[in-house]
Amino acid sequence: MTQISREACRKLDAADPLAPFREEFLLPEGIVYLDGNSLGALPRATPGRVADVVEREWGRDLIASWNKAGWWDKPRTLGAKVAPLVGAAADEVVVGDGTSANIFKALVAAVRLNPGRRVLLGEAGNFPTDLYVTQGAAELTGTEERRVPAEPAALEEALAAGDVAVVLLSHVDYRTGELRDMAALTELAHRHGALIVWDLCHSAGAVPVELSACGADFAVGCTYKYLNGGPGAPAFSYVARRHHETARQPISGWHGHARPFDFTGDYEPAAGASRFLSGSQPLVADAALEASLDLWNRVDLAQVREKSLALTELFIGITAPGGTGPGGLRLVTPIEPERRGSQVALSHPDGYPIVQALIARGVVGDFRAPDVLRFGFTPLYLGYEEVFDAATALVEVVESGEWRDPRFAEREQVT
Ligand SMILES: Cc1ncc(COP(=O)(O)O)c(C=O)c1O
Ligand SMILES: Nc1c(O)cccc1C(=O)C[C@H](N)C(=O)O
Repeated sequence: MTQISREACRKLDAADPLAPFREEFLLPEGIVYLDGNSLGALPRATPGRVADVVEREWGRDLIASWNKAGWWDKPRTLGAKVAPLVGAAADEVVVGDGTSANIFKALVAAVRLNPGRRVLLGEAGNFPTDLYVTQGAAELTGTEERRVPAEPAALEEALAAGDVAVVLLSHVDYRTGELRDMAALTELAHRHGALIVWDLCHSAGAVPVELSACGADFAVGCTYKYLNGGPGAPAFSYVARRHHETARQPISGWHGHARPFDFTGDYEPAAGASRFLSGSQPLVADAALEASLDLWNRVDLAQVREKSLALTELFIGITAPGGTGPGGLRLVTPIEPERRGSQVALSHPDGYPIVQALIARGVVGDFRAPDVLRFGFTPLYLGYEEVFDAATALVEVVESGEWRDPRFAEREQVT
């Protein structure tokens, strides 16, 4: 991994085709924000859009907005805007509810589509909500939860038993930033008769995603990280078209009904991905998400990937060239670009105070127990020169020992 100079970074910024997007975000002065993999930055258009929904659509037009402002169809219109970002057709994605709830729906739907098989296979080390929701889904469906490392050999061994109904995997690992081969792992699951659910929380807006081309069955993702939808923004569900007539999710509410305004007594699922909806959605939060998706729909994802790899490479080249860095920093994220999401994870036994000392210098990353320093790279609002400066600051913090100041050891509830 080669190191480049600050001067070379400045030239890269000047030639960067994504640089104009920076102006479309509101970021405080004087910080380098490397936490967009946890909470994405605020698009400049969002406050105005939210104010319009509150003041005009709600305040003035009141209930007429369900039709006039397209509120009723918002899960589908937003789904159609997410679809091109994840390689899906417009009618295969709906936006609604949260990631955890949607994972639950997808898992139960998959179990029901694969009767006779009694194992929900997950990955050891996945984000805890995926693990907890899988446990809940297994309890409820009378199936069994099993976990293995997300490696092809371990997955294949577990799948070969022939009893796996569904596999749940994260496309990009939240802690290590490892990018998984969606096409190969989907094919592996299918070859063994299992369905697959992909968690796209750390890949939607971070890397190009090709759900349809890979043959995925279901996918779920949040929109508040790389997609800049805002804190707690609604999540999305992808339902492959071949499951549109048969998938049955467990939270059979009226927004997922075939004819909700018939107000009949029995549930009949809607056609298509709409059957994954349940109840009313947060329209104010939807407005914030729509503002960011309108921005994202103007973005070339190939350019995002190219710049993301260049930024992560630049950061690794300064902090842990060859896999190790100053003062015991070690690279956790795969060094091979094709196995890397848009994040760099480094480990250090004193990771927590190091991250705090770095934040005090204006470089915002985060820490994940037990020893991982995480840095997310968001090509729409980060430049090469500031990433160079952030990486240099990390090296200085580690080498100077300034993180040993006792105030950096004080733990916050949310980190
Ligand atoms: C892989 C993954 N899945 C799910 C979630 C979150 O689920 P929810 O949006 O329901 O809080 C996160 C992050 O919070 C995550 O990193
Ligand atoms: N969703 C979060 C929240 O509600 C509170 C605090 C953090 C989050 C996160 O998104 C964490 C994130 N998924 C992670 O990868 O660690």
